[in-house]
Amino acid sequence: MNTVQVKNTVIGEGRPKICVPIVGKTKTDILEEAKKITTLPVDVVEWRIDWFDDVFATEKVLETAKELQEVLKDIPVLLTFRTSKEGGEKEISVNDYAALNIAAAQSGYVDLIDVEAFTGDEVVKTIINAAHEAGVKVIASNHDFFKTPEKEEIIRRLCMMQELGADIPKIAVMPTCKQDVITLLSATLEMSEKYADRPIITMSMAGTGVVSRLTGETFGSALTFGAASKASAPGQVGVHELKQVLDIIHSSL
Ligand SMILES: O=C1C[C@@](O)(C(=O)O)C[C@@H](O)[C@@H]1O
Repeated sequence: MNTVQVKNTVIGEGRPKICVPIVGKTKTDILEEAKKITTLPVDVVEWRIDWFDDVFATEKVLETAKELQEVLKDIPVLLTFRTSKEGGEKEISVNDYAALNIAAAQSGYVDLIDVEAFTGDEVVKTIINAAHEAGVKVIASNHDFFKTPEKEEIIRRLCMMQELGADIPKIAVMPTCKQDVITLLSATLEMSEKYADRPIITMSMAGTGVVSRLTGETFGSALTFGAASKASAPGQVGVHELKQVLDIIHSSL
């Protein structure tokens, strides 16, 4: 199994890495939040730029990314524009989405970018290639906020992301019943043991799915999202509690 290293964080070995989202709307809020995060046990910070008021002014995004990097220092930054069709805050045209992600990757201020896998194969490949040329890793993602697809379908999507060249395939799904959580965990285990040659990230959202955010080391998910002040998706638990549980599971294995 290949690992993915960003700064000093190695994703895909040992305890699942903790990623905390920043969902501030202004530069001041975002940097305040980042300062708080530096005091927490966090491995990666996700900047959800779809929350940022100035997200359509690329120079403002880059300027804020630069200051974010100055505050976070050794903590790697994942830049994510989550589009409204995948549960995010804003809509964006495919061309603007590609240009913004590529500009961020080439800026040197971020370590990872999130690329929504269903943006279109060609554009996804273009963004991934540009990011790789700039030395930036790519998490391909897919979200279903309403249901949990069949196990085979979850695996098919993760395999597709791997084939598109993503460094880390990711899927977040909503359970409509407890069995759906087992479906997600079972897909995670099968994908990580049989098909993946790189780390994957999976989660079942909301309260019923919380267990999936804790058991990544057992079933094969390499990173988990935890909340500092404001969660970016339903079911994220506080980072301190999250780390305790991840450490208990890690030391038992
Ligand atoms: O893709 C994900 C996962 C997520 O949706 C979650 O369920 O924790 C949270 C998002 O901020 C992130 O981009």
